[in-house]
Amino acid sequence: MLLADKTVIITGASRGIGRAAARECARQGARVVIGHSGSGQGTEAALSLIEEIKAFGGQAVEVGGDAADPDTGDKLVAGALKAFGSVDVFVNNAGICPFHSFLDMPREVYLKTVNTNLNGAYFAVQAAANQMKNQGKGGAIIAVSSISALVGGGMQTHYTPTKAGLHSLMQSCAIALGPYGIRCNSVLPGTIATDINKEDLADEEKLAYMTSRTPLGRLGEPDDVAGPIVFLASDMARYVTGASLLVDGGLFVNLQ
Ligand SMILES: NC(=O)C1=CN([C@@H]2O[C@H](COP(=O)(O)OP(=O)(O)OC[C@H]3O[C@@H](n4cnc5c(N)ncnc54)[C@H](OP(=O)(O)O)[C@@H]3O)[C@@H](O)[C@H]2O)C=CC1
Ligand SMILES: C[C@H](O)[C@@H]1OC(=O)[C@H](O)[C@@H]1O
Repeated sequence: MLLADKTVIITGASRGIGRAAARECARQGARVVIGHSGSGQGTEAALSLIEEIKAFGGQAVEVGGDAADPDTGDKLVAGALKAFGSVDVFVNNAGICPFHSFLDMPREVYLKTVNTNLNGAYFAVQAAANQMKNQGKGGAIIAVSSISALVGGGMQTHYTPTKAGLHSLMQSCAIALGPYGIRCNSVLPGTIATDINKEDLADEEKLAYMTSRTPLGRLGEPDDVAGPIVFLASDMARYVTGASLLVDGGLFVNLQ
């Protein structure tokens, strides 16, 4: 098992990519902390994932908290220590993408997106990194960034900078934390069918367009991203830091 004896915190693990990653980490032997927003639905979804994980003999707990709150990272670390006694891997995955045009972007939508996707993430990564440093045996931090760190989106002008920011944060943290044996990498998913884009992809033309642009001929599924996250979390990636891994079915390179 690739993650035996590691404690993994994953934010936004109640649904979508985070949920698939949490399940796969647990299958690979990790003790998992399932982060979620703390809403009624988020808590319910997290509890159902704990049941799934326990059913195959895995270990998991849930911790609710707004990803935009700079204190949520400390709360997640405290939850991991209370339940499992260590933090070995931190996966920053929670995020939102409320599609909106640029010229009339409401300030509150912009600020909520940046605070949820990037500002809170900064402090959560800092909290996890300090714990790993104090433990003295290194660790792995993975940001779920996006293909959108590298390319734009006309309805995502508030969102793409947060993904570029996470990508950049992992590069700089790789330098800052390398001396402690803490590796920092990002995954850049393409278009993965989840709740975040359910409404956007309900438009059949858009769905067909995004599918046709993907060389592998289909949109991604959350499980497609789980494997790359497990790899980067594991000792198989022990000399990989400051890297970013596109997980997009070839979407990025498909110019013509
Ligand atoms: N789907 C895609 O095509 C792509 C997604 N990504 C990124 O992947 C990540 C996960 O997205 P995806 O799985 O698609 O989305 P989902 O909408 O399926 O899941 C989002 C997750 O984030 C949590 N979350 C949302 N807001 C908050 C908040 N304020 N505080 C704490 N948790 C929160 C949700 O928790 P709760 O259930 O409690 O609401 C949920 O677990 C995001 O960062 C997204 O930007 C990147 C590239 C492509
Ligand atoms: C939400 C979008 O469909 C999704 O998120 C991203 O980061 C990419 O832009 C995807 O298309």
